[in-house]
Amino acid sequence: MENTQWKLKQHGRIPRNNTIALVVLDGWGENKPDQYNCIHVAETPTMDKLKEGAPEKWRLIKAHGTAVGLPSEDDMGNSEVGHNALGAGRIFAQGAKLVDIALASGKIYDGEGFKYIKESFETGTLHLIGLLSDGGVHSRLDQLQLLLKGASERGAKRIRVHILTDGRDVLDGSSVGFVETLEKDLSDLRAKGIDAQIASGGGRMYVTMDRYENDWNVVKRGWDAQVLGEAPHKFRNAVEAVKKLREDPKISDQYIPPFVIVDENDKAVGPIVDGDAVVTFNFRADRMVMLAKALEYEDFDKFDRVRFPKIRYAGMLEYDGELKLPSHYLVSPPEIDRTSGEYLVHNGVRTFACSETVKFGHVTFFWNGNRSGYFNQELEEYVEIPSDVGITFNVQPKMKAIEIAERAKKAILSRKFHQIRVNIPNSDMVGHTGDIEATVVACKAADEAVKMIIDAIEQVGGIYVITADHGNAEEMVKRNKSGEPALGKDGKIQVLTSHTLQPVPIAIGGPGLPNDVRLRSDLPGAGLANVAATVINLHGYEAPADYEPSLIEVYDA
Ligand SMILES: O=C(O)[C@H](O)COP(=O)(O)O
Ligand SMILES: [Mn+2]
Ligand SMILES: [Mn+2]
Repeated sequence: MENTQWKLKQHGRIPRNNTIALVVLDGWGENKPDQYNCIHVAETPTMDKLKEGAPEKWRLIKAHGTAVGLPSEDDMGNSEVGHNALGAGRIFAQGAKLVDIALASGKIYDGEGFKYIKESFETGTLHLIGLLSDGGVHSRLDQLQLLLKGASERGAKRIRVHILTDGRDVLDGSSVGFVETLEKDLSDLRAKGIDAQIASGGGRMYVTMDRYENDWNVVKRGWDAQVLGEAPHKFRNAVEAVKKLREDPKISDQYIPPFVIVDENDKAVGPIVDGDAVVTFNFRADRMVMLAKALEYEDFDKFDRVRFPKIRYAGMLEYDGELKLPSHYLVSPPEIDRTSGEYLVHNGVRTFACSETVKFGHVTFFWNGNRSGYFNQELEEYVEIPSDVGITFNVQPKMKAIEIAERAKKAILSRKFHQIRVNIPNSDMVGHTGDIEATVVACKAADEAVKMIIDAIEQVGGIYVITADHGNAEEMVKRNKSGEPALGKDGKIQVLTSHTLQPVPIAIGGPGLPNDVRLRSDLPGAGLANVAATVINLHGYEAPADYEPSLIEVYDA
């Protein structure tokens, strides 16, 4: 930005050059203590001790709904909006909301992206690929429904939907209902003379929606079904497919194997071919970037695409502002500018960021406003620890927490960096599996990682800031209105695999924290966006004037 005053004013009362560890516990919310709160059940002495510092050194902040730019207070937080807010220090209307607005006003159809794909409607098929649920984290069913209606009213004559079943942002087993709803909509379209069908499907974690290049096989499985029309399972309709494949007790919605829908001659009904249009209807970037690359890049060596159809492709949003990927999109993404990371490099603050693959982009890409790469490689180092591949994380609930903490410790002790920023993934990634016992182990491992980092900070006389991006492991059961566990049709509790609406803790401390610094007692509505100004202050600078207010104050002792 041309006129940005990058130089930050020095904070009058807090010195510069502190070593600050900034830890984001992924999916770690605050909730009442009971057996479904895995954080409570787990041994977490480090986090428990931090809480004892309340309210001067520990408080809760909002991590869901409008506090992080989501459409409503019913929207649970997620990593994208959470890390965006943490890094950018302001609240931006997020993808979910921007798409709602564009659909409601009809502006989505006047944009460059829609005009571009529309050119294929006369002779080609419109393919819609994305996550089929109302989770509101990556996509929303009602947005898909509006898009189907809007496209068909504007000339799409042949439509194929390639579904990815959820069970991660919504209850496991809910996929059947979503597919039934979509089938009904498509049959209504058929009654109007539009040739509309589901063409392929698969569970989001096994088909297509990998992230940060952890496992290209996931994308390949999707490619084979969506583009080539090939899959190990063939069905005549998608409701039957999902029901049948779920009969295997090992298969959950997230992991449904790839299937294609075939006609009476056993031929796939909707491979993607030259001249077609494709829209990936997820608004969230991380789990669409890999498919976007496969659909768009001429040069591509991640797997053998066999065929690379000449298509008109648009994303629901632009997924990566730096890579300009995809080149065409239906809705412009939030313009998250002037993030704290960018300010800090302009002021000579040296940063180290680290997580394992599945969360690496959270503390880099999302943190920096959905921007890949460094601001200034001289001053920043980003380290990715390879995640385990091909397993569900309840099998290895400790994940790479200790390795991440080791790297952070090394970075802290090296005294080369002012900010050491990490994401500890366990409570989130294992919480999503719905395995309560494994999630308890995960929370314990995360707590141990925090301890290692705090110990290192003690050694160098630094400061720590421990927080989280949204809830998950603190609530592992769906509840009825009176707060009791809700029972499913089978009389069993319904395990909650998704995030929650709960607030998250923030704790500050360490020998470098000046004695006269404490958390303010006002700002009851504060959320994740207030963390950036807090951290900038702890680095010894005033935060930019338009950042959400800092959570700390210096008082006269
Ligand atoms: O993508 C996922 O894994 C979930 O939909 C959301 O989890 P995250 O927001 O913590 O990444
Ligand atoms: Mn998260
Ligand atoms: Mn999550």
